Amino acid sequence: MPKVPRKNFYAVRSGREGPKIYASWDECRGVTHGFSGASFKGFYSRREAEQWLGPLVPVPDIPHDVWHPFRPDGPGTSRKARYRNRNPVERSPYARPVKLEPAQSEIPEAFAHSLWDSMLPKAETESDTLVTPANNSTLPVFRSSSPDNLSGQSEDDTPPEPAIELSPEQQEVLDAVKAGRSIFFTGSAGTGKSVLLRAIIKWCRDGDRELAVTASTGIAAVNIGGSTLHSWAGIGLGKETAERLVWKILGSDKYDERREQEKQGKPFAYDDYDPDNHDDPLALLASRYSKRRVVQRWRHVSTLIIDEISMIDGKLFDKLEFIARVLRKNNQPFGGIQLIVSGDFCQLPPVPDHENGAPVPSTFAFDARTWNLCLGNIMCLKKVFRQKEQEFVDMLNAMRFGKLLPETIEAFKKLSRRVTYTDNIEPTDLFSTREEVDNANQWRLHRLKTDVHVYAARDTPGYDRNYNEVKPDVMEKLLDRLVAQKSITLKEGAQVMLIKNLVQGSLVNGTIGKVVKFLTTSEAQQLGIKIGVPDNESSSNKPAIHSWKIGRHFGMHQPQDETTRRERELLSKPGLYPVVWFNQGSIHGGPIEVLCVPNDFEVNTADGRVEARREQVPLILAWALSIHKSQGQTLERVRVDLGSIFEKGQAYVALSRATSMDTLEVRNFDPAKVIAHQRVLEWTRTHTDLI
Ligand SMILES: Nc1ncnc2c1ncn2[C@@H]1O[C@H](COP(=O)(O)OP(=O)(O)OP(=O)(O)O)[C@@H](O)[C@H]1O
Repeated sequence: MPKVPRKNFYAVRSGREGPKIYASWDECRGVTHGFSGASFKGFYSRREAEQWLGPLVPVPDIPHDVWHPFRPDGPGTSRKARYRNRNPVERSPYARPVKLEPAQSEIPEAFAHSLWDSMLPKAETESDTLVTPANNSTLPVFRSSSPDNLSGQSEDDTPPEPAIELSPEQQEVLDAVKAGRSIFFTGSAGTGKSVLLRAIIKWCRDGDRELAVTASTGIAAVNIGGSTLHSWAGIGLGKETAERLVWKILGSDKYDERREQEKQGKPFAYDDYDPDNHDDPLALLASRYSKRRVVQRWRHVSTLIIDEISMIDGKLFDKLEFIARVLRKNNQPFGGIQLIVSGDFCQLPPVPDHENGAPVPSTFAFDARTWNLCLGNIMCLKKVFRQKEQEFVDMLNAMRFGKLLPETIEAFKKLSRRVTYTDNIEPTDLFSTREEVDNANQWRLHRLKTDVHVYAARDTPGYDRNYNEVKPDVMEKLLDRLVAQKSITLKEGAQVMLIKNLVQGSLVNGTIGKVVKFLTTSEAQQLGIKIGVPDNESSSNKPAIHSWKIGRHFGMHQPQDETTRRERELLSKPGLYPVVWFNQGSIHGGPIEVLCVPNDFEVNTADGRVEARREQVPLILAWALSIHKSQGQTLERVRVDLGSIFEKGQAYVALSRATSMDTLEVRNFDPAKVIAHQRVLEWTRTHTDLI
């Protein structure tokens, strides 16, 4: 008899917990059985379930100004009620027992002892107490039921990306991820690491993984729609010892108390801590002081993404590895979490720490004691997409490893000539300090004698991972990570850079253009000028807002009505917006004029929830840009003055933004500024396949 496929997803339109998708019939039954008016249906894939559920989720019809678009409820709702309305899976671990997989709950006694031992100072030298998994089959296996449609219309949180087919080597990495392997993938600048990472994130989210998306810095995190690693891990600055960090997460008062008992000769048993057992007075004590949500997310996550690993210190990597094992009660490397780590160690290094005012040399993540244990699989992307000329690719590669031959130095020096363009768009100057960037841009803006138009952002707080509304000062700090500015002054003739993919992927983030006039949306429509929409679903020339992720993460969807309401709202905005003329970078070729209306920019938690949102025109002044902000960008026309470079890897990051030697100007080329980090060179020598 043919086998009938099992339905894995149950969408509930009306049940005790509101509209929601469940992964088992038992859960679905639990919220619908005996519930008057219950409505539910089983599906073979999550996508089908979402489609069935999506349009019917009610959203209050409250004017935009008084309703936070990404808030799960309206204003005036009590915090308690908001908390109650949320997805119960995301409530405190104490609301519902946290189930550990058998392999995680059964921690051998020897491990409990070795764990406590390892928390004593001498443990610094006891790296071999770790247990390596016998094979990768013990790692979790994905439960995705979705097709691997990477080029289709995206419903996820990542910015709309023009359809890109993964290369065979990128696909190989994705396959390794699908097989549940922990991997570190690297490659020189422009080999498509970010493109691949977005494909991985999409794949994981289409499935049902507990995914955390993080990066070493705020800007890098924003680029992939995640949070910083520090913030996800709940470790603050992470300066304390690993043990201290664990106890901070679990409740420092308990830690102090336990230390006191230790001094009095009372034996310590790790398993004393059981946050699920409220009959245990110690558990109650711990739960009162512990960061419950931090514990919960460490225990629930199955896949952790860390981007721009080059800026993570090796000591921090070890601390996180330790925290993972302890909090998950799982002695596999990194507590059995599947790690997906990406970056290029030849780019920016970790920011050095300071002790008593003096810098403490930082270490690289590959120097971590547990690095090899956690990331045995290193994969390298070799095909460079950003630059097409092999000669340029070779020059950049030589620079990457600080191996400049006299002829390469000569070739770079030849790039000091001035490049002129007939379309009046100048190259972007890359500087190493923010001050240089601001001065250069303001000076150029000042020289324009046209009318001034100031655009102030509309900032809205979201919710932190504890479901508290983000406070204004915290919101400010979070939004500071965005490339979109709080206020931007524009004039006719200003050179600008697009900071969002617009108009169905025909204009990409990083495209440089010039402001040619200012119009209202209706004037632009009458003149047939395209309106810059980030949406991937609008086929007409109308602004629309891409799906609001908070809705999705609270089990709600952006209803059609809401999208049209936002469209209407934008179209009826009385203000004047900049019309920008773009020549380069238009994928469909040819110049294009676009009315740049405000777009949404978001700062997310690692699980994709919106913490803060900024509505701003998707432009920044682009006569000059900082090297730090240019990381990850592809720029058509670049001018770099290497005279102001101070950090190893900075020159490489700056020059590798360019797509072609023809459009790259290099001032003050000095081979002494092009040094690769000695430690990185030593490490790559032991990984010759990475060169
Ligand atoms: N498979 C692919 N096919 C075509 N183009 C691609 C592919 N992968 C990446 N690209 C293009 O190559 C360019 C560089 O990609 P990406 O920014 O992902 O590289 P990266 O390795 O992250 O670079 P960096 O280290 O400098 O941040 C982008 O313009 C991207 O669209």
